[in-house]
Amino acid sequence: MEAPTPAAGAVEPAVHVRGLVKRYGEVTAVDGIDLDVHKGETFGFLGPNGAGKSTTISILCTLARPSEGSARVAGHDVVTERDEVRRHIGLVFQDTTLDQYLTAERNLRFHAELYGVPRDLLDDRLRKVLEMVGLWERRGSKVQNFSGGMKRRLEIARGLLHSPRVLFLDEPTVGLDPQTRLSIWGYIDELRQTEDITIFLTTHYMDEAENCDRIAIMDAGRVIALDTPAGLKASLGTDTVRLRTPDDAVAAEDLRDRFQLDPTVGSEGITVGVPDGEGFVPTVVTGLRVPVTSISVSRPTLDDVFLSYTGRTIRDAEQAPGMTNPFAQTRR
Ligand SMILES: Nc1ncnc2c1ncn2[C@@H]1O[C@H](COP(=O)(O)OP(=O)(O)OP(=O)(O)O)[C@@H](O)[C@H]1O
Repeated sequence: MEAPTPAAGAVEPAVHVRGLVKRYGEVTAVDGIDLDVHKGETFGFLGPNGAGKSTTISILCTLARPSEGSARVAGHDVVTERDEVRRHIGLVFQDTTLDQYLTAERNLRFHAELYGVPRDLLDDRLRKVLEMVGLWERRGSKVQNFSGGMKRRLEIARGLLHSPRVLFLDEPTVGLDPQTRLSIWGYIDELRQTEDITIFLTTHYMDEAENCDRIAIMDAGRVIALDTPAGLKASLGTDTVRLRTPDDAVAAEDLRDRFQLDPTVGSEGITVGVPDGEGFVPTVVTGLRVPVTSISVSRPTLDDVFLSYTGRTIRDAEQAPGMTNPFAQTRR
């Protein structure tokens, strides 16, 4: 089915998705997604491994066909106008697709040919993208001699070479050390300022999601929350108290029965949302049948948002996909 075109006069979003479903045999990787990404936005898809982020990106990039529903990218339908979509997007995937035996520059020139970048523009553009990622001086080196971070930077440069309107980054910093992750984000920030581009990225790092204008939190093929990072955190309206005890089951029971709260028990102890965290601490340490061995109060994080919507931390969700926690708050 072709995606309905937005109403005449409306500004077409950079990405427009309705009722998107992708099944692989018995597995429903994407289970009915609706979303619009505005032009110029940095939009993040956050979720544990197996949530369906890569599958969604593959569909948006025309590398996989939807089982149901529709999507338009840069104004074109991903099924019926594949070539148009491909011309207007840049891709940086988890697995490198650079040719290790070619130099950085040859890799980029090869890509430029595939995309038909006009010859008279190519030299300037090549220099611009290589300078942006700090690899201009290394353009003559073979990719096999590059570090993981340099390869990822080169892939970002390659993804930008043909001036795409939407750049898709699938886990752009996965497997990189913290310093390199930071520098990749430096380049992404610069991109937002210097190129007229929409960035759509996936991550399972909470701190990276914080850098996005808006994020969709994904779990088990569905978008469970979508807003600005600040909006998502504010929607919880509570502080988060984390505590450890020798018997979390007893402590959780007391929190429910004595304090009328809704705790979650996970691998990292008990987490509970309360309106006034600091005021709650002295009451709870004397109010349980078991001693409290450690306690901390924090403003909500995106992990708390995920926990609140699913009843699991992202880390627990990665360890046990598909498991649900009976203490999950039902929040829609
Ligand atoms: N080609 C495929 N064939 C069969 N099942 C698949 C295929 N691709 C993905 N899946 C399944 O679909 C689900 C979603 O996977 P997907 O890779 O989209 O998740 P993800 O959120 O991107 O996770 P990750 O962060 O690990 O990449 C998983 O259960 C996965 O095993």
